[in-house]
Amino acid sequence: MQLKSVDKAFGAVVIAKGLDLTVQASEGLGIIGPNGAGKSTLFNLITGDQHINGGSITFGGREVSKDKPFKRCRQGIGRSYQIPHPFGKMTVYENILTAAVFGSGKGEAEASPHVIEVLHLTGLAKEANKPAGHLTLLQRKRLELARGLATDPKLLLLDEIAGGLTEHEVQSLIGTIRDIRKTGIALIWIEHIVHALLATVDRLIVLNGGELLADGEPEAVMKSPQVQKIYMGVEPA
Ligand SMILES: Nc1ncnc2c1ncn2[C@@H]1O[C@H](COP(=O)(O)OP(=O)(O)OP(=O)(O)O)[C@@H](O)[C@H]1O
Repeated sequence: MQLKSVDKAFGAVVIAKGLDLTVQASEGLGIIGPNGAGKSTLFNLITGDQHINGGSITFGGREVSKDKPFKRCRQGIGRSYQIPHPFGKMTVYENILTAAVFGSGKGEAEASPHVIEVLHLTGLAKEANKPAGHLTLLQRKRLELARGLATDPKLLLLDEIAGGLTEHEVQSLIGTIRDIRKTGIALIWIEHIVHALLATVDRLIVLNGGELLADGEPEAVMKSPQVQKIYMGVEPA
């Protein structure tokens, strides 16, 4: 996936200014940045939920900038949302099946083996027949992961999926996300819980004011004085 010279602004609020970003197949990329930096909007631009003002987005070597969200999804861009909205009265299985059918265009019978795989990969097998509205927060986060995976993505975008969890639950989710990475899916994960990213991704970027403030090996990025100052409010000694 490649963003080339991407521009996006809402009036005076600059989300991206000539932004270049490439994510390789199977790569794990973390994104941090202050509240309102435009991280979720960046996901919306990649998925087509919102449009870029300039530049281009390519995926699998093909420009997708003008493609509708369902088309990008079927090409292999899957996502989770910051605020999960599962179908509360439908079971976990039915929620995942719905995403699988939408994402692949397959019929229910054909999609169901993949749904079973996803249930196991996301640790939801025992909850398969529970209504989604009865899940714990961690299980809802797992369902959000599962709905993204059900669309059979080559690239999965996770938007603050660990937010609101206890430390013990975050560790459990990290284990699952590491397992997902082992399947070869590329990952972009926006997260304020930095240690979860450090345990999971190969590369970290810091987005601020529409530009990349830092881009590199996660530990090194977190130690850079510029990042400590702008992101964590720490003045250099
Ligand atoms: N549709 C929209 N119209 C106008 N302004 C918007 C729209 N969507 C987002 N914004 C503004 O763009 C800025 C970036 O929002 P965004 O949600 O992408 O930030 P974020 O980095 O994901 O923040 P957080 O870390 O708090 O989730 C914010 O100032 C927000 O109010």
